[in-house]
Amino acid sequence: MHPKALLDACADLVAQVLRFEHPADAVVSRYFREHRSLGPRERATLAETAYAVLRRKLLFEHLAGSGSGPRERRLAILGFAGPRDFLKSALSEPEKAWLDHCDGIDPASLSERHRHNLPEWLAEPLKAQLGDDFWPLVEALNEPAPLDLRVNMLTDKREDVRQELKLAGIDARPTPYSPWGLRVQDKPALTRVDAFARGAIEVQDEGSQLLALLTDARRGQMVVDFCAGAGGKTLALGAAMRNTGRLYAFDVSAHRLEKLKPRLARSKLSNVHPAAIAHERDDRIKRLAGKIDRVIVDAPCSGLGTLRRNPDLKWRQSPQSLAELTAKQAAILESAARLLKAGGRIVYATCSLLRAENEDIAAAFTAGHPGFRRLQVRELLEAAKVPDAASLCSADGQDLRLWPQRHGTDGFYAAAWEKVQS
Ligand SMILES: C[S@@+](CC[C@H](N)C(=O)[O-])C[C@H]1O[C@@H](n2cnc3c(N)ncnc32)[C@H](O)[C@@H]1O
Repeated sequence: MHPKALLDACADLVAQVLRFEHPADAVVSRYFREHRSLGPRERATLAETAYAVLRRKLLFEHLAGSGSGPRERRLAILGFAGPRDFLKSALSEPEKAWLDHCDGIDPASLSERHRHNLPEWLAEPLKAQLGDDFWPLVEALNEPAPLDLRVNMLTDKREDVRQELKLAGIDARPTPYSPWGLRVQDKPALTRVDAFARGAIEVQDEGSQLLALLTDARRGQMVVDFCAGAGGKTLALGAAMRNTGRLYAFDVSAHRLEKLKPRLARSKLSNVHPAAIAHERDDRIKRLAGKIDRVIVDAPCSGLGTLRRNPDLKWRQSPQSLAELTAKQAAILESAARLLKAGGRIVYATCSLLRAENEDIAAAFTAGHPGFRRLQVRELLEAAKVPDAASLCSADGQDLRLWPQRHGTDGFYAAAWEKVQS
């Protein structure tokens, strides 16, 4: 494609994602469907340019205050994810001069908001929470996320799969913490790999794998994945149960549960029972009250721990949407806890970075439920033989706290309780 045409296409896509009517990945996929002739390299440039603009939106909007031409074009020039000389061959002389001027700006001279590119309602609590670690987080959120795989331990061994992938030309290393994980360099087309087709691997962030490990679902148990979605954790739990017992995969979204079906078929699991529920107080939940050994609540959340992959989330959330989410999270945890039998374990987890969705929800649950004993996540991870467990937890060892800048995973939180009385 001619550089000018590619830059025009980038500006077009940038305009579409910045409307924030739909998640950025859906907008990009739709754009590719509507422009089938685009090659793989052009697609990569388009997607990465749109994501670069979403990541550095505040800075780029500030810089785009100067220059000329349509605003989206200026933003696409600033975020263009391709060689500089290729880009410059698409620019007019004034645009080249403007880009050189922007390139020459000393980052240290920029205001804080133009350096962190976060909305204030998000930057403020993160600064308060992280102190000196705030800026490393900002850097980490601008890095691409690695591609992690979970090996299906029901059917395969991690090292065998690693060797198999190597023969297929894919370099994978064991993940540092999850005993089930492999981290892959680059972004290979996995669907063409036999290990994927036969269900030996699934794409799953290492942090997500640790949440399933923490749940410690065992052979023959009754287990509920309360917010199963497309079943990432369900599949990990089912394999940990060695395809025995009964694993309910609930979600209010039948559409998301539908996406679990092909994954389930590949996984060889037959102990999983997906069911759409109307809401967290559905009759199905009431019928199972007091009968369940393990519950995981992978709660609907702001998703801000996944900003490396979904940078649009910081612009699509607001203090108001956050308040709605925290009320929902508390209600779901409350209902899910009723499922447990005495001695059972419940894990509450999110992929949010914010205390409001994490520690605050867990503290309120503990305070309101004397029949539940808070478990030390560090001890649970150690029991699951996760290396360096203390480094994955809050200072007191109580909660799981995964951060992109510290652990290379998405941001995750988890707390766990045991039911001590019926
Ligand atoms: C973080 S996602 C789950 C991701 C999934 N566990 C996985 O590993 O792929 C949260 C899910 O909660 C579901 N959800 C929202 N409200 C719910 C409710 N009241 N009861 C159960 N699930 C709910 C959403 O539909 C969404 O699929």
